[in-house]
Amino acid sequence: MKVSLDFLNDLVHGDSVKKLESLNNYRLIEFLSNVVKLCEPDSVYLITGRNEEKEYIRKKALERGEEIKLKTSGHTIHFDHPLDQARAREDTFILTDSKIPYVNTKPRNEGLNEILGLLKGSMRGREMYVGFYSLGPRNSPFQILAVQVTDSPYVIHSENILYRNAFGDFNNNKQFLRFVHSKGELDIRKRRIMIDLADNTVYSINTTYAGNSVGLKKLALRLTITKAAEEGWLSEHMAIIGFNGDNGIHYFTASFPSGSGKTSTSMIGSLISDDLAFIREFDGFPKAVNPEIGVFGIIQGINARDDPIIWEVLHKSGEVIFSNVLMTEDGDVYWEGSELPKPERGYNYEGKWIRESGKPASHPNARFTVPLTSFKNLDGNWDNPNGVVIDGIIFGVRDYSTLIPVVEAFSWSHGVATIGASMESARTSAVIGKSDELEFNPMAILDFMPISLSRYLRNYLNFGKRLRRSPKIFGFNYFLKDENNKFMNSKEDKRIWVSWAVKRVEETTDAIYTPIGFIPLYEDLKALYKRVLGREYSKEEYEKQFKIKLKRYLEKTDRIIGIYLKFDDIPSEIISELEMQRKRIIDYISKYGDSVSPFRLEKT
Ligand SMILES: Nc1nc2c(ncn2[C@@H]2O[C@H](COP(=O)(O)OP(=O)(O)OP(=O)(O)O)[C@@H](O)[C@H]2O)c(=O)[nH]1
Ligand SMILES: O=C([O-])CC(=O)C(=O)O
Ligand SMILES: [Mn+2]
Repeated sequence: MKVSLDFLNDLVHGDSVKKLESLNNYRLIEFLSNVVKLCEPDSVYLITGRNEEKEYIRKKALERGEEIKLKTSGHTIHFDHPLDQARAREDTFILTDSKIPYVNTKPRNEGLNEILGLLKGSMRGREMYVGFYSLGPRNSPFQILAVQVTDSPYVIHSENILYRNAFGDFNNNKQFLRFVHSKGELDIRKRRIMIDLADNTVYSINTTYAGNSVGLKKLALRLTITKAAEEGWLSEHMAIIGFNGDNGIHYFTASFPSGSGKTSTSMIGSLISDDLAFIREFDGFPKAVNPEIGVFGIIQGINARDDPIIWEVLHKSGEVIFSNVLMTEDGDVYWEGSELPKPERGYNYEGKWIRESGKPASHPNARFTVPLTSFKNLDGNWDNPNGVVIDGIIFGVRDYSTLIPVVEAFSWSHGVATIGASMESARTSAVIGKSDELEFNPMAILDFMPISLSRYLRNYLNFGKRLRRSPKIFGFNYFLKDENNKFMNSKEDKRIWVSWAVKRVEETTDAIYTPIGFIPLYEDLKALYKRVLGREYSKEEYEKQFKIKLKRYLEKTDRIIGIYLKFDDIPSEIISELEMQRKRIIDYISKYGDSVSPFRLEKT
């Protein structure tokens, strides 16, 4: 099929149209032709992978005022609209004609009409940027191609940092995911993000916050979850991290809800990914790659003592886009929780800021965008086209009251059902709305779920069955508080839970059997605290942290069973694992009461 490129000749400068033509991809030309017709840009700029193109985008971001240069070389700052500081759950819709519990949907035709209406002519008087990327390493069985169209140089600049440029890979009519974004008029009431699964296309308008606008991040996740469920692999909201054990390095994936531990956990190991993972089975082994090559991380609370690696990245020269922090008069930045003296005045996403106002200097969801290669803990396999073998999977939550710091599942299906699919976590500033409410968030991925949880979980269970040895599943909780509302653990303690999980993977230590899974022995943690953190760990600390609140666990299990019974086709294994857990907890309650000290329970 031959599609004419004439529509581009008047809009594009240089030889890019020729390059596009040489790809021989009529799908691509058709898509671009449709978008140009719809959005009516004044000119089109294609990013085919040359350095001068990346430079051009950086320059445009400054010229258009979407970024401001800071004093450190390579650093810029971007501000999002005051009402556009996080993911807009309520304005985001999966276009489908069937209603799916817990998923925000809209009938397809209605949604398309609305979004195409909003996008019509949205780029008049503006330049349209087109980026061609690869999710996952190039020359890899994991690779998924994606095209981003946007009129925001900040958005395409972010994507140039976060994703692998792959223009040349789009040859011969290859398929690709499509993302169409326009800033529109930044009329927040008309902010819409519409996910059209049928056409592998996501549209987004009247927003610039990266979680709503950078297509390849959380918008692509909706498309890849669908694709993964169809094809029998896993597309997850997970970090990928290497941890050293006595027998070498072990790779784990780690799923925590937004703002609850992925990036911070990736900094205590060898970094491959801090947010997303594609996991596929090869010869019975689960292997993972990072779809991204950069980090869009939370900045609040980053300080030199707790986060030395990120601190270094944010202070050396090199490409960094800060968003929604405070810009100071001398072209520097300041954020809350940095442990540096607060400036007198500055400029932030709301305009002029003065310390006297008592208002926070930066937004709690302020972020930094940087390439992975800036991190000194980057793992040697970060771009390995074959991925790394996964030995463990962590599902962590922000639970202030109930869940113990670490537990190991009895099996794949036990872990999938009672840990991953049972996650409940306090909401954070990464989502617009009220923070700190406990919400159901299976696999930390509910916000991105495009399909029924039944289908998603069936795929998970089946995936495990194809493995020779399934990864061990662990449940983490960094956020347990005591009766005085104080955290029971320091940020450093995550090193201990990780070290214990590595020992379990290496099968060099015993554990205690409980109705909710295996938990650490006091002696093992005591030794790890000594070795890893050089401090004593008292029996009292252990008993407080690992006391199992049986009654609360029972209530939680009942809540989760109640949720899954609402789905008509939920895999029976999910319900039976939860029912068995419920029975075990009830037995223990009749024996021990509402809670039980780990010292009363037995070694396996
Ligand atoms: N109390 C406590 N807070 C922690 C701990 N680890 C991380 N945090 C806090 O958790 C928040 C951010 O966690 P991140 O690791 O950046 O979250 P993330 O999962 O990468 O989030 P997204 O980028 O939104 O997907 C910050 O406010 C940290 O200070 C911990 O062990 N204890
Ligand atoms: O998507 C975003 O806005 C940032 C992020 O990683 C998350 O919220 O999970
Ligand atoms: Mn995330």
